Amino acid sequence: MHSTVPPPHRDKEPPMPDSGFLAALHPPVTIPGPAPSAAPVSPDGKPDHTPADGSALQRILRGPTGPGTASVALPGGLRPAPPDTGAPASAAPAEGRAVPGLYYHPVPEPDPVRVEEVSRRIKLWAEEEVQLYPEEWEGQFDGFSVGRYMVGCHPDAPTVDHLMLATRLMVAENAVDDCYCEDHGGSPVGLGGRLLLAHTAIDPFHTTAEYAPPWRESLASDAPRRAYRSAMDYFVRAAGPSQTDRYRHDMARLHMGYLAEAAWAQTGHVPEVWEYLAMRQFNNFRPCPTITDTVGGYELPADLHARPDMQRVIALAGNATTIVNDLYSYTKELKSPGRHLNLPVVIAEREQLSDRDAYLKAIEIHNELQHAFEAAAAELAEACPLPPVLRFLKGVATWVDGNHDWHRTNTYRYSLPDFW
Ligand SMILES: CC(C)=CCC/C(C)=C(\C)COP(=O)(O)OP(=O)(O)O
Ligand SMILES: [Mg+2]
Repeated sequence: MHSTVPPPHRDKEPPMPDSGFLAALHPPVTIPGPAPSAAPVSPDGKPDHTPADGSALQRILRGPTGPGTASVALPGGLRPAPPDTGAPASAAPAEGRAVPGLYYHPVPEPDPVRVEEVSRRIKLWAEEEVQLYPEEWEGQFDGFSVGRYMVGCHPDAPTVDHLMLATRLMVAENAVDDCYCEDHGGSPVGLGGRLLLAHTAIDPFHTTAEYAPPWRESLASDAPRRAYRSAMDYFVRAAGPSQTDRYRHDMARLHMGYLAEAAWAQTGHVPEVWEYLAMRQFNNFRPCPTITDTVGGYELPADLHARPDMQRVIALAGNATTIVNDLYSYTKELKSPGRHLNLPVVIAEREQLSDRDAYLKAIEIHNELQHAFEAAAAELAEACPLPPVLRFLKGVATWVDGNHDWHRTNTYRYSLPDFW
């Protein structure tokens, strides 16, 4: 039985905020756990990118930091909604070391009450509703910590039902990646056909009476399709038509990225660095931050989403978050069978750098993308200070920070190379 999430496009818009709208976006938070073994240094000896430094534009985006600013209120409507699971709780800080020299923003520990509830519900969904995995994969499902991930990325979700929209989609997206493309039986061979048929679970096939029934049956025929269909079914009920269309478009982008990666794997081609980065703009987390408004219970109208400056902000945010994955999953991917492309590997091969220097260059590329995202978001906020635009920008920035924190703290899945 589906839980009811009110359609976000019916929600009242938040009132117009003042010019300091992004104040308190990144209140001061100290990263717990062991300190880096050496002070972060950039490869070329330039000043390090610490969470505290930044340009005027970045300061607009980040808001004030320092003593007394943690409680700076967001203007009405931008304040995160209180959790529906009782009083906000605090959790012990999680372990995990940040990549030295990475430019990122620490986040507050995700609400543990919500994390527990989302984790409970997502496991029920995976096991009872979509039969996602055989028993022997349960440890990996738990180790993925998707509840912590989504609660950290969507602190403004009004209810746990809203959080579940993002959590189901995240699990389904990873099921397709694992089972069709990568670790759990995936292969580049024949990927296009599998992906296209799975895509019809999120973007329905409209056909004749004769051919509709076998298509409908096919949607239950493997775990990735069951997961896509069910997660999308919940999402469509909560989202407006343009939000649904936006998600389908982003997923088509993602599938195109998977196909380019697979084609290169099949032929053993190592792309140039810019070509790799272009592929990774599609094989990318983009579909996750772009549902921030649906998960937040409001809607960024289609014409504002389509603006070229908004598209640039979204692309840069997606690219920064995805290179974060390349950095944290580097050692995991080195251990995987065959050559798994990621940014440090491609730089080392194409630019004839040592593994360490290539990794350090990848950090610099990430940092430039993250700074460019923040600058573009701040410019857009100034050019178009409409409430849903401001809230959406804040939601995307929060997703970027939460994504970094999940990678940093997911020591079950990721470990850093020994370069420092
Ligand atoms: C959640 C989502 C939209 C995923 C799509 C693509 C994807 C799995 C990533 C961007 C993560 O990269 P990667 O496949 O390298 O993941 P791991 O390093 O195996 O965690
Ligand atoms: Mg990776």
